[in-house]
Amino acid sequence: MANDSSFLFAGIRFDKKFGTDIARFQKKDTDNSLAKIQSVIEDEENKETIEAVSAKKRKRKKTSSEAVDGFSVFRSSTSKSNKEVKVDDNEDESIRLKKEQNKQLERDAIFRKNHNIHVSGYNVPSALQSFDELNTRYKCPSYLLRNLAELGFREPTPIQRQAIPVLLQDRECFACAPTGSGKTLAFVCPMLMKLKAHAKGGVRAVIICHSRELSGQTYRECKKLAKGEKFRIKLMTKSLLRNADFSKFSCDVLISTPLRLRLAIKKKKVDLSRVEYLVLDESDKLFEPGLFTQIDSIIKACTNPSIIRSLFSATLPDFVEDRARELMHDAVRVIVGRKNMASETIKQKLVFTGSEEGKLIAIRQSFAESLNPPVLIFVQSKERAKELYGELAFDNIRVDVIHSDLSQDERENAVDNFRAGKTWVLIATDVVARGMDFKGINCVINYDFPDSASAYIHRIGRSGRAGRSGEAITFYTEEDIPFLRNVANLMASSGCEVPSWLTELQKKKWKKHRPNRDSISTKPVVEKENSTKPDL
Ligand SMILES: Nc1ncnc2c1ncn2[C@@H]1O[C@H](COP(=O)(O)OP(=O)(O)OP(=O)(O)O)[C@@H](O)[C@H]1O
Repeated sequence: MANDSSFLFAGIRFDKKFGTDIARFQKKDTDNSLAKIQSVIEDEENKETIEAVSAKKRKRKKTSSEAVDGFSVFRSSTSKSNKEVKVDDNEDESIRLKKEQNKQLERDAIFRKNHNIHVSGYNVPSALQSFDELNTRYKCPSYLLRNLAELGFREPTPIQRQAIPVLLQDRECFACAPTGSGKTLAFVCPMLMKLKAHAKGGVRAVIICHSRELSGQTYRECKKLAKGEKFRIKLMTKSLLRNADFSKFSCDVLISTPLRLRLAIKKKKVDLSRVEYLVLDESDKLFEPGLFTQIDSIIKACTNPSIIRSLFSATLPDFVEDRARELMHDAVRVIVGRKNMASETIKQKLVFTGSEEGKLIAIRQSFAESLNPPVLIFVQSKERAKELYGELAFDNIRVDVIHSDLSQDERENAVDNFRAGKTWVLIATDVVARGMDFKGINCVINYDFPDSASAYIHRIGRSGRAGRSGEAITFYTEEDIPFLRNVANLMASSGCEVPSWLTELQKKKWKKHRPNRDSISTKPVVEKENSTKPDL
């Protein structure tokens, strides 16, 4: 197999200008120029606080200089009573404190700017300079620091730098950061720190993930981070749901899909009234109409008035922000980079294949010329996943398929074999488009054009994770052309070069674009019904 994964051939190829690989997690130099400080401060909502402090400071400065000019008040302490000295000392101290506070705000703003972190909310805690600060600022237990080191996490990622202190200071939080930028640790680490140690008494923390695969992955990540401390971390499996006695159920962290937890609330009367932390991962997916009723009943069941809720995703549409504002109290909004942006470490290409048949020819040709696994291929429905699998399974490449028609075991095996490198090419529906952390995917192929901007961002975000580089190729046919401009815009905003004709195309509202495509199969085609909502 060739090492080069830039294997897609005919069509248009738009490479991103890389320079050095985007070191998303790396610290940049600090520029202390006054102009930069000013512009940074203006970026922040802390501006109001800063202005208020500065105004007071100016007022005080004026007063003090007048006093000094007129009476040398601060210099001639001997001529004053003790009380006067005390008042002066207090005022001095308060000015010094304000000055220090102001300087800290400036330092915070510069640091955030250097890490592309944008915050809104009052008194937002300073971002973490390093994982050591977890200990110096928040007395992080040694097991957790040890686990971070063992996992090879040397520096916090931008979302971790900001979201961790926010949650540790008991503030609710809604956060948007690029795919693969370490959001899981950003909510698991403060949760474990706040829970401190195992304690009896119901469910203490809940993490909701939209799919079983993601729940399983998050469960394993939690276990890794909690290693060495006797937390009870549970995954809501089918068997737990069926067999557990929820009247006596107690665990520190419960990880579940919305449906299973809702069933546990309704049928098994699981008690969530003592939940102290609730995380909604992939929150925009959870707030979509299909899942919202379930999420709503979970939120309502978590009745603890001092609960800390947080929402995380790589895409944060306005309707989710609105929901978050309705739901949360005194929340901090954290955005890394820009909202709804594809990861900058992914080289993105568009390839015109003419027809459905053209896609199959193109993919076969490219695999014959060079295949650099692991490669993940997305199609728009489980029927098409089966069809493509039926075609590629006999092409002498190690290919597998994952979709919702498979049993839980089959789905797990498909994921495990792909992770272990036994499968080179995994054909998938959007069931694994979000959240799944397949390390080192070299290339994502959108065999079928994604149906929305968020689908595009999450699908291609399976590569280019944790600062690594990756590649994404999107096939398009005539039917997809009305939505090309949307992809072009996403590509441009994440740093890829896009020819001007693409950005001049008309923009069309891009949602639920799943046209009735010709069968992938080279075998005789049976006419299919027009369907806009295929099963995944
Ligand atoms: N501080 C860190 N340093 C290095 N690697 C890290 C760090 N934090 C997390 N990672 C690794 O980065 C990868 C991506 O993390 P994670 O799955 O949490 O991303 P994410 O932001 O949730 O992505 P998505 O939006 O796709 O769900 C994982 O393999 C994780 O182990």
